[in-house]
Amino acid sequence: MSNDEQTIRAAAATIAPPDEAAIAAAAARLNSLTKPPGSLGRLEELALQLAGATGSARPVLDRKAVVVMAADHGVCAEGVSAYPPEVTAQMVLNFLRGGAAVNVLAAQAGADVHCVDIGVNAELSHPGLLARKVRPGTANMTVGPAMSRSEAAAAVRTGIVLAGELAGQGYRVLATGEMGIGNTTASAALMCVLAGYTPEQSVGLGTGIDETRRGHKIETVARAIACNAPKASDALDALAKVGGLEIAGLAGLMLGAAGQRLPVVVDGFISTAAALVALRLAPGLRPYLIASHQSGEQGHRLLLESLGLRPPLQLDMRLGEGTGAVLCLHLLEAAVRVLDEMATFAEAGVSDKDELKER
Ligand SMILES: Cc1cc2ncn([C@H]3O[C@H](COP(=O)(O)O)[C@@H](O)[C@H]3O)c2cc1C
Ligand SMILES: O=C(O)c1cccnc1
Repeated sequence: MSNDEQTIRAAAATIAPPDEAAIAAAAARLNSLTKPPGSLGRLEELALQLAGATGSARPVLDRKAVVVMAADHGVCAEGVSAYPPEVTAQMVLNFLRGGAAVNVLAAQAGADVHCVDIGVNAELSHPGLLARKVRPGTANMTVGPAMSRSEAAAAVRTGIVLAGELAGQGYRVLATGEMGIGNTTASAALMCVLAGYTPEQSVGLGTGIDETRRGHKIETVARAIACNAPKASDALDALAKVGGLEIAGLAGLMLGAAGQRLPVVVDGFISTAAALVALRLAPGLRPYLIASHQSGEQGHRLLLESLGLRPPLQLDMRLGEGTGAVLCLHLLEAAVRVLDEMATFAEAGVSDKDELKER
């Protein structure tokens, strides 16, 4: 086994189970606050999950970041996207200048944007760019593997290392984002191989292709799988053969973050495909993953369901970049503020329901 694969195994092994004492303390506090028990619904569930992940009954999420991993896809040669592959690099520059949707929404949520070149097929240079290129884009997966197993492992490791760096910089929660023209095709292929869905169920319109082109995209995914025979029982094999570098990097980021007790907010279809890979590499990751929104990409609903993830938002968004994940940060902030700032029945002099029973 390569060094990178060993790093992945070690990262998976360091993920601690959720802190049950912190969850119990947070639950006791939630039940002492001036509201009927459970009446804040999913906000209370989020508060408990954050307590378990962070190991604190009063989690603090003062520093937030969204990590946008960017990479290109050789499968674009098959005509699977409505946009040309050059858009990947062009959008990276847009992220770095602050002009993309994720920049605007992240700023509103108080989150920093970190843009990573993990596999863009262009030479990029910018002081704000995290230059971590593993290779300049994948190969066309309909004629051979997208990348080698060692490249896939290196990309996962890149994400693990980055999570460690961000934890060291004091971030308390990470959101996932991506940019890569063609990456809904790779995500659909991973969904077929690892979650057992058909190309028809997994393939959507991505950036906005029409139904005829969707038929071609379905057939492209089927050909890629037939050509490479990826192993359903080996997530790294599937990732290498039909995945993508940004998907690999995000899977690693999730493992690395969980190892540092940082909760990770998962964005749309592509990020959820990365979560699928990451969960296969490390099932113990689950308590650290927070689904954000159900995207308009058609496979997303089934993929979320198969992973048992229930995102709180459904806004008919289908952009990626981390846009849904950063919107969800507002809800996480709301959950921790409820825990921290609401008055208890005793503090506010409000009668609790048990007191009523006693009368
Ligand atoms: C201008 C522009 C900005 C984007 N930001 C995210 N995506 C999204 O679209 C791509 C996936 O769709 P497909 O598989 O159909 O290519 C990814 O880059 C994703 O992040 C964008 C796409 C475009 C065109
Ligand atoms: O769900 C997503 O994140 C998505 C959907 C379509 C295109 N890009 C991203």
